[in-house]
Amino acid sequence: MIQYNCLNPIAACGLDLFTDAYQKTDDINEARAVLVRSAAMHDMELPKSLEVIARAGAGVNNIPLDKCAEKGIVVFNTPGANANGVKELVIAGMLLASRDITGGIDWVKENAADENIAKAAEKAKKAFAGTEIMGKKLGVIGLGAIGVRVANAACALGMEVYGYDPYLSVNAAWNVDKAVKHVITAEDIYRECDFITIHVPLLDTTKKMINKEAIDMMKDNVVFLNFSRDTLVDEEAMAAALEAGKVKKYVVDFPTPATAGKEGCLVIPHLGASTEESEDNCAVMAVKEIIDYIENGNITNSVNYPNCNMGVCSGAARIAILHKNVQNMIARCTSVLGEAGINISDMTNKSRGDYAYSLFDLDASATAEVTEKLAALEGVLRVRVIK
Ligand SMILES: NC(=O)C1=CN([C@@H]2O[C@H](COP(=O)(O)OP(=O)(O)OC[C@H]3O[C@@H](n4cnc5c(N)ncnc54)[C@H](O)[C@@H]3O)[C@@H](O)[C@H]2O)C=CC1
Ligand SMILES: O=C(O)C(=O)COP(=O)(O)O
Repeated sequence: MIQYNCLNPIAACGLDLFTDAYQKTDDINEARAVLVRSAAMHDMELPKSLEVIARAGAGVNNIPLDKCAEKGIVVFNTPGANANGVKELVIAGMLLASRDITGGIDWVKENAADENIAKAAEKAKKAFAGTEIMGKKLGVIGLGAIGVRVANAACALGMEVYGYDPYLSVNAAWNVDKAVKHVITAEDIYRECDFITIHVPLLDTTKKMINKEAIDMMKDNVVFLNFSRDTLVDEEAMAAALEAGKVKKYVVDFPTPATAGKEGCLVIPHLGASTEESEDNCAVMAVKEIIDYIENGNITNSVNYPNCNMGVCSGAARIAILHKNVQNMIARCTSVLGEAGINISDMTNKSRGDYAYSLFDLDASATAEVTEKLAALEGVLRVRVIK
């Protein structure tokens, strides 16, 4: 039985893809695979049995990627699988920041017992009036799966959209609406836009990128939307800007003591990806990634190891070797196989940063003695017998 553990609830339509060869366990210490959403994994002990972690979602800042790579644990995410869910909430966020919809709804609740509520509403409504988003300038920082969708939807709503992404992928360039103005510095966004939305991963290089200096460059009365991660924004600087009336609204999907209940903050309890569709898409993609990795050794959408695909093994045997990206690794591995008299019928080697991955299809099964020799080679982090 291949045991898997879920650190967060994962949609059933994904888990249903596991065959009878797989079994859910509540004990991570016996799991070969882990499925996770936002559970914090940095301080967790990772058992020796663990070979693969799939993040049913996009952000992987809750997972210790390097520690996993070092232990020969491949980490996957599910690119784009929840992007539409987030896009729709960002559009809602812009509307909520432009018109006092929640204030108006609260007023109706407070006055529910009033028999003359219809008449009273016509008098009260001027307190909740707002502005429209059509014709306003929206700046999108980060044109990945979510940013491109937000930019395109905003164009369709009649906004003038500016996009900034120094690492824009070819795929995003193909997909983004041609009406989006391509800007080459974030400053152009800060200086020009009425609404700014950020869709970048949380990395050491992006942490607190929205600081006092950035906010000072923004137009007065700007609306800032953050559906990516709380710590991308210096919350102290944002609070000061809200108090000074520089920022009109800060719409954020991550409650913290600094923003929850604060005047000018519209705080949502991390609901961006909490739709049936996004949860299903993420679960299905995550489970398929795990199955292909466990059963075939193929890697698709990893965030700490290179992608690698040799299809289904049609030969006698397949082994996977996770190793450091250093010279002479392949030669040392192939000489162990050669000395054991095992012919290699096919092989692939891929690298990513400090780590590399090799798949070998063999004409005969590797014995325990051979796999132990491979595992003992300096720089080898894990050896898996796939078939
Ligand atoms: N609120 C929620 O429930 C959700 C939040 N997220 C957050 O949104 C983030 C983005 O998600 P996706 O669009 O799916 O990821 P993605 O990987 O498709 O896009 C990220 C984009 O940011 C760009 N980028 C990286 N550094 C940048 C920088 N310094 N300046 C400008 N652009 C930069 C990349 O080139 C890439 O195009 C995730 O990392 C996650 O933190 C994602 C899904 C749900
Ligand atoms: O995919 C992401 O990065 C998200 O932030 C979604 O998180 P969740 O799966 O809703 O805990």
